[in-house]
Amino acid sequence: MSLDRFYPIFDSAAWIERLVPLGIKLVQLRIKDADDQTIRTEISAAKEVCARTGTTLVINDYWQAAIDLGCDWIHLGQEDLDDADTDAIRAAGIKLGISTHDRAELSRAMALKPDYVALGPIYPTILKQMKWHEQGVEKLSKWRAEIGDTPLIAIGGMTIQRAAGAYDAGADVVSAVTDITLNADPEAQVKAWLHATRPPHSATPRGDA
Ligand SMILES: Cc1ncc(COP(=O)(O)OP(=O)(O)O)c(N)n1
Ligand SMILES: Cc1nc(C(=O)O)sc1CCOP(=O)(O)O
Ligand SMILES: [Mg+2]
Repeated sequence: MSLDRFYPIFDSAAWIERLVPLGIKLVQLRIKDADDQTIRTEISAAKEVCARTGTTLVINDYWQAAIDLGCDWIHLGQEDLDDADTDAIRAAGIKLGISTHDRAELSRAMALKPDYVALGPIYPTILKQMKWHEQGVEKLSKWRAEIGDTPLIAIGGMTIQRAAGAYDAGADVVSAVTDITLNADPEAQVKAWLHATRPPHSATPRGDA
């Protein structure tokens, strides 16, 4: 399995409808504070867009709705794991990504054989209050050395300029929220991310048929 190197996170199906068709191939729906019916409506709408565009959709937190609605991927943090039925997630054939911030969390995550591990916040984030301030890219290299082939996601304060350093340190994928959603031109910013994170197409030399 290979994940796209660019992994934006949005808080509504409307954002997904707006930006995923630009070429995003891996996306997370991360909704906070909504009722169950709203969550399910949003997941269904996001799923429809992603089916159309061939994009891998990851559902944050709402594992039961994700199972019920036939989703392929779930992301859970450490607190989410306290309440989640990971056996039911696995029995439904759903892939699981897990957040980690320190070694104890990494051990707990790896025991669940995750389909990816996220480490953050690599840089300070303005999205949410966290007890961790800034982990630094060096910690990505430590995680890389410990998790074998498990895909590693860098998250927290990531920008296009910072992405190369995260990949160089061992991240497979870079995730971003506010660098896109708070940008004055989110469409242009997504295109810039796609350009920066996709391997260049093999160019046909001019004059060749
Ligand atoms: C790719 C990715 N990494 C980390 C998180 C954070 O998950 P969690 O710690 O459960 O916090 P919330 O996002 O639920 O506030 C994530 N969502 N995605
Ligand atoms: C949702 C989330 N989880 C993090 C973690 O470290 O687990 S950091 C983060 C916020 C990422 O947003 P931005 O790209 O705007 O900094
Ligand atoms: Mg969570």
